[in-house]
Amino acid sequence: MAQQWRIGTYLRIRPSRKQTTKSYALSGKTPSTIVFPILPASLDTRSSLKQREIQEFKYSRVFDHDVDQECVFNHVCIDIINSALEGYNGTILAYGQTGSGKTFTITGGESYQERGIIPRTISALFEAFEARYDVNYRCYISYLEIYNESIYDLLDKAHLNQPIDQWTKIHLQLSDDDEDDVHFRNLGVYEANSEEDALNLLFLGNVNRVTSDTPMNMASSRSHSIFTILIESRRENSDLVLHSKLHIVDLAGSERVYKRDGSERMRNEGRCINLSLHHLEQVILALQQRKAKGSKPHVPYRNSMLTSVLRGSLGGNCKSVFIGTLNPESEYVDESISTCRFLLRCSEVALDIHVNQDLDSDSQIALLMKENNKLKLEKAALEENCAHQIELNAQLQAQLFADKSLQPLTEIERDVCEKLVDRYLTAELADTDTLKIIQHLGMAHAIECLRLMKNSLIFASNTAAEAQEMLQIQDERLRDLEIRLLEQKNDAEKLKHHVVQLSQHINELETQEIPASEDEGWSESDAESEKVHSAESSPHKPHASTSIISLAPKGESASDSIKRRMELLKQGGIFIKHGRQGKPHARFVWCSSDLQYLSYRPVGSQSPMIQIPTASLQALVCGQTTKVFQRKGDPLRSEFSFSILYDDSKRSLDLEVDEGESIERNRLKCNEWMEALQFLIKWKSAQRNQPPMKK
Ligand SMILES: Nc1ncnc2c1ncn2[C@@H]1O[C@H](COP(=O)(O)OP(=O)(O)OP(=O)(O)O)[C@@H](O)[C@H]1O
Repeated sequence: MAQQWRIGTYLRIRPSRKQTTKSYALSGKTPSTIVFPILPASLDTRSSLKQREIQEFKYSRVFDHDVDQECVFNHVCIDIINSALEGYNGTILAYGQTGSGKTFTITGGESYQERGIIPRTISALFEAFEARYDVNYRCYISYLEIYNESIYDLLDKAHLNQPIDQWTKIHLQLSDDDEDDVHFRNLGVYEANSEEDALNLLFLGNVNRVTSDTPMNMASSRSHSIFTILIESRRENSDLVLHSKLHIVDLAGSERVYKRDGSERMRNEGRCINLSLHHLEQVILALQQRKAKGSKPHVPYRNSMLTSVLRGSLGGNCKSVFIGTLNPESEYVDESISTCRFLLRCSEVALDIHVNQDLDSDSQIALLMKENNKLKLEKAALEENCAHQIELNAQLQAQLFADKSLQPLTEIERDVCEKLVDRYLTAELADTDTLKIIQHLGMAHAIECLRLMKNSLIFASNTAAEAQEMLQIQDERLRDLEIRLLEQKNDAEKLKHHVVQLSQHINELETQEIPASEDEGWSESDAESEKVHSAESSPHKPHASTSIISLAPKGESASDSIKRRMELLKQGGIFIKHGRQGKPHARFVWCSSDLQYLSYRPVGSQSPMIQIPTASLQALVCGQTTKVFQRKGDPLRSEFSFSILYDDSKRSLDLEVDEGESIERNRLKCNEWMEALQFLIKWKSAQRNQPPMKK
């Protein structure tokens, strides 16, 4: 339960260094009031600063110059120490002009009797730890100083032989709303198991502390120091652990040194000290107003490092006592009055205090586990509830969509769906974007989109089936073409073989001896005699067998002449073919490339109509003399007609040249063909009469 605590204020006057008139008077048996009378003008060494009226201040107790350390300690500290042992935070702070005895009061003088508050507190605590055998105590110590607005660890042994500018700075962490929540991130905290341990730590810190010679003090503290004792206690068979912090603070003294001294470093130190003390006054003023008005005005703790560090002691959960120290000499009366005024303001600050107690760690763990189990159960219940809510939500949404889907879509809405599906299928829209849009549009649109997708799928699968079918047909065609190509290749091979054979025959013929009689074969002399004979006889008279004009170019060899004639036969030509029945028809007549067949076919057709083996050809007859010609023949065309007799002359192929009006062209063609055919017939007849060749 919280109690109120007014900051305790004490005044201590140090012994005078010189035989001067003292500036004050005390009243009461155990004095608690100090009075500053009006000083005579002769003592007014610093004129304007001197008070022009009587000043009187009342405190818990005023210790005159002859009061020893033990008395001060007993009056000021015992209650705070006992409270710390019971779990209350406490602060003992010395404030005053430089050289007024702060360090003497807090740390002590040179002799054992002059021991200050810190060593006496340590002794008292360890005595109490010993005496209270039913309570387990643990004690931890830290010691810091604030120098030029930076915090340093006085217990860091690494600092012993180093200048302060190479020391590691301590980082301070403050919470905005809790005045007691002050943490030092890298400050060393050491456990002291005995009075000796604790005194050694104090000694180490004092060695490290920054002091300088000043005109007022040969070993003036240039920093604010805070010696902190953390006490942890637990009564036997109890789950409760008490924690308390006891701060013992030695402030640097307010002064005018920096105005007098030429050293830059000291001026800077003085400026920082005075500024931080000024902010301390501002904080006390704000706290005083807070009490007076009952309101909660802003307290400017953060304006200086000193007030930031001490804010728990000034406005938090702490039993704080302040000792103001005075120089007794009249020349310092202004500083003394100033100290008294500050102390008076402090006495009006009230703090809410309470015991700091916690469960021990085992009990805390047990408690936390219990809490944890409870939270787990709550979580499971919440999850169940959440699942139920999700289900409900899903049902509601389904209902909502169902309602939406009942409304038929308009033409424009269907158009929107069509475009959306198009864009989705052409990958213009990402999956997630499409889903978002559909979600936004509602269930009716979603159904329409699904329908459109289904249609697209059916169309795509039909198209694929058709394409498959077409592929199969193409495959079959390809296979047919391959078969035909193979056949044609075989035909080509056969033809090639025949050509080779024919060429061999021709070569053989060319190398054969010329037959003696006309009936036995064909010769160049035959050709020559034919030319002469033809020239002598009438060109118009129908003539059996050889009565034609040779059209061989002059100087042409016999073999060239034969080749040319055979080529003519192979190339073929169009004739009017007369038959035993029907009208004469135009027919294409030609010899096969191996000269084995004489064929004809209708003009424009590819396949032969009739094939006559050339081995069966008997004779060639000029003009229209056969029975076939007599049936539908034209005597005027007789000159351009001829008949090929075959099958032992029982049959004939009756052809009429039809090269238009030109007599010359008709005659030329007729003669060329007759000459070629005559040679073919003679050659075939020679082959027939030849004995078979030995292989
Ligand atoms: N009550 C006292 N009895 C005997 N000597 C004292 C007393 N108070 C102070 N002194 C002596 O006065 C000198 C200055 O005192 P001290 O260093 O404690 O002053 P201070 O207020 O801490 O000064 P600063 O602010 O400069 O550190 C020291 O030599 C100290 O021993």
